[in-house]
Amino acid sequence: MSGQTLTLPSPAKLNLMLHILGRRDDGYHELQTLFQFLDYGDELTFAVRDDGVIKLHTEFEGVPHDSNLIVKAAKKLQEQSGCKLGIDIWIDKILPMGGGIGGGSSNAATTLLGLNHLWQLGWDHDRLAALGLTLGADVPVFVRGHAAFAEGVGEKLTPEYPEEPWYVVLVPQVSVSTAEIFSDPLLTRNTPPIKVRPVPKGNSRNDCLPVVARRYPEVRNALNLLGKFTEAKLTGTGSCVFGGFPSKAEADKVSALLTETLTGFVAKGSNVSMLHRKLQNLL
Ligand SMILES: C[C@](O)(CO)[C@H](O)COP(=O)(O)OP(=O)(O)OC[C@H]1O[C@@H](n2ccc(N)nc2=O)[C@H](O)[C@@H]1O
Ligand SMILES: Nc1ncnc2c1ncn2[C@@H]1O[C@H](COP(=O)(O)OP(=O)(O)OP(=O)(O)O)[C@@H](O)[C@H]1O
Repeated sequence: MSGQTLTLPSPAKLNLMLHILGRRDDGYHELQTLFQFLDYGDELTFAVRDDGVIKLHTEFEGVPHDSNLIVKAAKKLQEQSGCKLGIDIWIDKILPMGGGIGGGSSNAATTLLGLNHLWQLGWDHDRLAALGLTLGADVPVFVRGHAAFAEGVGEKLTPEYPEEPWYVVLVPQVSVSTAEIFSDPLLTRNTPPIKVRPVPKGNSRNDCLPVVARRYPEVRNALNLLGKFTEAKLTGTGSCVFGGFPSKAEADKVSALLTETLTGFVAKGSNVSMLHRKLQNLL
């Protein structure tokens, strides 16, 4: 088995809406959010080693090896499964960090699913998602791989089927700290829960937006510029801003205009993660 390799995608996510219902005793916030994937993301390559060593070969600026969510995910899975094998990992990183598009959580989920396959552990998605939740609130949705309405801190997932438009995603050159936004005294924390599914139209608000826009002029600017063409929204706690278009041609046209001064990309929304589409083809 040593030397066996596998390359897998690690897609981004968007929060199509995000409501904050309240704060729990442990400081975490109760949310309702709608997750959808993008056909756009990083790519991880894994090669099995027989000596038990876990090694990420790609360096991340500002993230020490053992703090990387890829390494943390691999170590937890190895510990909890008792697997004696190790892994070499490389990543082609294109997702911005701290952008609210879930890059770190997605990388962790791709690692869990990739190693489950290569190490032949036979864990089901429930077990992998439970382990994933200990790494971050957004990991379970990436493990399950279907667009979903999420409740709790993001772990209670119900599959959803939103439209799959083409998105223009703008990437303001600032990294937003999720903890900082959730601790802002001005954050709205009392939105009443939505009780019907699918999420009724008119509920596309992100409760984090006013606080993020107030603190980060770069995000405000991106919202204003994209807002000239379509409803411009914030994903997660930002910094990324997105808007949907019915065709790739329209998204490309707007992106070409805006990316003269801002960084951004165009990607298709997808209710089935490209990671799961690839894994399906392997089986
Ligand atoms: C905002 C979202 O991106 C929506 O998808 C996620 O809920 C954030 O998930 P994440 O980046 O994985 O966040 P974590 O690493 O779990 O949490 C970072 C910090 O944000 C705060 N936090 C996060 C999630 C949550 N539901 N309530 C919180 O109060 C906590 O202070 C926490 O210490
Ligand atoms: N593999 C990884 N990829 C990206 N960030 C990582 C990784 N491992 C650890 N991190 C740390 O996690 C932080 C958040 O990264 P991430 O890209 O997931 O942010 P995000 O897109 O804002 O996430 P979310 O949408 O879940 O809030 C980074 O600033 C970095 O310090």
